[in-house]
Amino acid sequence: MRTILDTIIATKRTEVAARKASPRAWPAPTAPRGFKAALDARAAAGGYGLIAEIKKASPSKGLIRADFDPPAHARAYAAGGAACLSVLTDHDYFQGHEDYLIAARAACDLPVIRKDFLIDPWQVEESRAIGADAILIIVSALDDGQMAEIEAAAIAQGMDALVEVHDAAELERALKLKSRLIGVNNRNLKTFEVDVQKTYDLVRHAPKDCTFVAESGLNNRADLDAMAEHDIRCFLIGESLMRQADVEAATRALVG
Ligand SMILES: O=C(O)c1ccccc1NCC(=O)[C@H](O)[C@H](O)COP(=O)(O)O
Repeated sequence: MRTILDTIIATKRTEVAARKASPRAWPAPTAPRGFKAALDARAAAGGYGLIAEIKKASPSKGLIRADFDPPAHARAYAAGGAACLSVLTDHDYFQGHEDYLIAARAACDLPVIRKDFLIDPWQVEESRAIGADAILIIVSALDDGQMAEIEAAAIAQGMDALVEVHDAAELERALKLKSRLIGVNNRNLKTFEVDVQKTYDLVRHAPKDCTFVAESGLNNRADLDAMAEHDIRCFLIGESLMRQADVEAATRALVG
């Protein structure tokens, strides 16, 4: 059965072919900001490493934020205590855009991950060109060879790679890569089902030298405190923050 992830990846292939055929010129980015280092520093200091996501809409929820303002959200996240930003750049399914990442990164000093569906190392170069400090490798969307190529391109650009898994088999494949930044997406990208138990199940299998990020379905400080009891101190949160009227106060309530 064809899943939403299959559909997104098929669309992405067409999109990437068109973009490669007529690439856009971007303003020169500043040097990469250390994405994993920013998370590790917060965790080492006994705090929480929050990757705060700038997310206008999603396939599962439709429009999330009508008064969408990437630079304002970036400033609010930084002032509230986020360690890093995540910016959705996929046009067709998330109403994202590369310009949102450029504007968000220019508005603060935080490292930024480009949240998109990478299927081709060319997209890593494009990600750096728009200023991204890190890229996402979705294990369920790629074979081992594709993952290694995309990771090598990120390393060549001086970027970090967040390697995203959803089950033990994917974690095993992720650990063949060099990156020691592993995200457990509690959302099944094929069904949209969210289960935070995924993080608890998989953290037990992760080597101690990994920075482990719990992603999706996290709503409040109690959710993060419960994870911290299992030594999980880094989080990627989008929807629950983007739905708040006062994004800065909501961020501070999570990690302040
Ligand atoms: O969010 C979705 O509906 C979605 C659907 C298909 C593929 C990916 C999707 N989301 C990407 C993400 O992983 C989340 O944006 C991120 O982890 C934040 O999740 P949340 O805090 O639940 O918004």
